[in-house]
Amino acid sequence: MIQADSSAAVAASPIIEVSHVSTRFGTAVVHRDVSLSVRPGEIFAIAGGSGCGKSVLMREIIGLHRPTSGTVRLFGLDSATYRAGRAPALYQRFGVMFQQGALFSSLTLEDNVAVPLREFTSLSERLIRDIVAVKLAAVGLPMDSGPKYPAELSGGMRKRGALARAIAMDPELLFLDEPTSGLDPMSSAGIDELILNLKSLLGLTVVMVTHDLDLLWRVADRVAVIGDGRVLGIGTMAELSRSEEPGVKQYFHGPRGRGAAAKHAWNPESNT
Ligand SMILES: Nc1ncnc2c1ncn2[C@@H]1O[C@H](COP(=O)(O)OP(=O)(O)OP(=O)(O)O)[C@@H](O)[C@H]1O
Repeated sequence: MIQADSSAAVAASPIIEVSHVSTRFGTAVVHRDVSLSVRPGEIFAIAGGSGCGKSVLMREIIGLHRPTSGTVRLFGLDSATYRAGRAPALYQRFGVMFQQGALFSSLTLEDNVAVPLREFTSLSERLIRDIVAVKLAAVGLPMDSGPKYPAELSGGMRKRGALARAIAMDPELLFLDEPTSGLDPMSSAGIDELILNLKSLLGLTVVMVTHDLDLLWRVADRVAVIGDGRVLGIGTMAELSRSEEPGVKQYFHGPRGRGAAAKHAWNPESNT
């Protein structure tokens, strides 16, 4: 198994540290002793089969759910602190794009993007409008999409709108829950490119939850594969695709895994 957290590769101080986290819902065990860390500036993905606990782990990092045991630190702060609302400034340092219900259906796209600016700042309405326009442009949405309601936009445009809202406050860290789910391959490829552009333009650290293997190959710097409640492996896609860990092998060498690897020029017989 590839153990990035114990390797010398962890150079910069981590932005996120998950240490020995276990999570239970009643008698159902979701995580057993999960540890991982995310370094500033990387695109880190949490991958694994459906129901393995990817979204719950993201919710624990954000402070929306309390692990049964273990600790989570974000920007060096213990999650118990910000879960209790004792670190309000922390909420302005990260943005979140949730998988579902990302935009308020009763608000126009521009009002959706303006929500955090109106809630957390005392900027003038004129400045807020200007910032919203910049954020819509940054995610590749045309100006005339601003006055539209979510129902009038395509799935890909709604995802981009949700991303514009997540970066409205200029966060250092962006959480993306299944950023390409429900999108056709063309729109998904556009989102991949957008994530890479946002990372390089804004210097963001990105943590994403996904089981989209194409997305993982295209954008992830490192990936943690979760299965059976544990971290089965952490590493680059190329490293993981050579892993001998049975759960990781199953994930990467199934029909979808092989198809994605072939597209991204990974040769399973080669050792490189
Ligand atoms: N609030 C909750 N109460 C009880 N069980 C929960 C709760 N939230 C999540 N679970 C359970 O925890 C497990 C992990 O859920 P999670 O949403 O993290 O999976 P996932 O890996 O993100 O799956 P998917 O890829 O299908 O979205 C599931 O069995 C789910 O039913």
